[in-house]
Amino acid sequence: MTWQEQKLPADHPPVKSGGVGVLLVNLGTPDAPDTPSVRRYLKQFLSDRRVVEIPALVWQPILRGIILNTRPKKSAHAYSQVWTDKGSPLAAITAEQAEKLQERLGPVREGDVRVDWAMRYGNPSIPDRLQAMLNAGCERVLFAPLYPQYSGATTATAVDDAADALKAMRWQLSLRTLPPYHDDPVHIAALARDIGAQLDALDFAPELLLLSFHGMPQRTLELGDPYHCHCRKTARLLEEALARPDLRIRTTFQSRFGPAKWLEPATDDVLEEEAKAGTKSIAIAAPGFSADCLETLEELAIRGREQFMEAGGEKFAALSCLNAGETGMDMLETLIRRELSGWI
Ligand SMILES: C=CC1=C(C)c2cc3[nH]c(cc4nc(cc5[nH]c(cc1n2)c(C)c5CCC(=O)O)C(CCC(=O)O)=C4C)c(C)c3C=C
Ligand SMILES: [Fe+2]
Ligand SMILES: [Fe+2]
Repeated sequence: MTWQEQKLPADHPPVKSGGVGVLLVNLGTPDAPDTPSVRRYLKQFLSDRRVVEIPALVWQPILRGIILNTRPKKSAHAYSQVWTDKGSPLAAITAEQAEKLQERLGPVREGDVRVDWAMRYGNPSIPDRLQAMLNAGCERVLFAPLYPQYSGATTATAVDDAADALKAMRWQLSLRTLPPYHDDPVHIAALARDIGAQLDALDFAPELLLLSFHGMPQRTLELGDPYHCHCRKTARLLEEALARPDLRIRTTFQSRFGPAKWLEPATDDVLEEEAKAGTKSIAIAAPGFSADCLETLEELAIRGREQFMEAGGEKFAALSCLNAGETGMDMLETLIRRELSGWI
């Protein structure tokens, strides 16, 4: 739909009435853990030129001819292992974060803050939720990609999508974006508190804590993407804030995809290498993810455990992300209120 065709239903509330919106955004997920749904999702995700930086003429035949014929079945199986009665964990947790943030910012009356959530790929889409906010009277929207570390493949493509949605509006919303918060003291303190509490609640004392971040092609670092530096900085500050001199801590990168060289060291390689070198007990945290998802619940908690145990490890714990827990919500509320200053 173009802005010339944009129409509102007859029973619609007045467009724009000074309201403020907050849109929490995450990566996206399939609608169901089955092969056709995963194929649809992967087609949209992996066709994004911010995610796969290979010329379309070269990449699209590989994507359509090979990847979309093989990966969806395998990934659907992985999704089915972590799917919940509220749907995909990533979507369910993001919805809960939005609900809890709404409670903290107050009930929605005209002119008040309206909190919603959207996904960059799949549903609910960013254009759909921005239009819904406009229809509900929001003149100003804080667009909040929930990625602590910035990368072109996550933060920037979400902002691109919002900007494209604005292109279709005659009377645009005013948009602010939440900056990356990888080194924000409020974020580091929340991670240290939450991870510290989870470590203390374990029935064993791990010899090693792995901080596993989602990987990216090494080339993106060479092209100037700050993602790798942001991950390293989060890890360094978190290690300082945890202040556990007896705990060895290592940073790794997970979810390698395709034949290109990705950021190293790879989480799966390190799990195996550590077990073979005699490390018996490990805890693993994923401070690059604001919500648990396939990559933490299946890749780390299920496959990571298998890899470590099969290579000789004995005790393994996958720690949760901040999700919609009190510590995570306190942090999110602080970051969001700060960005809303002057608006509310
Ligand atoms: C947290 C930051 C993320 C970065 C950076 C990122 C880069 C990136 N990812 C792929 C390929 C895949 N990622 C997949 C899942 C996935 N990725 C992130 C986050 C980042 N990705 C999340 C939160 C998720 C989980 C989604 C969910 O539904 O729970 C997948 C899909 C699953 C699968 O088939 O394995 C792929 C594929 C690339 C190529 C990339 C490059 C920059
Ligand atoms: Fe990914
Ligand atoms: Fe993965």
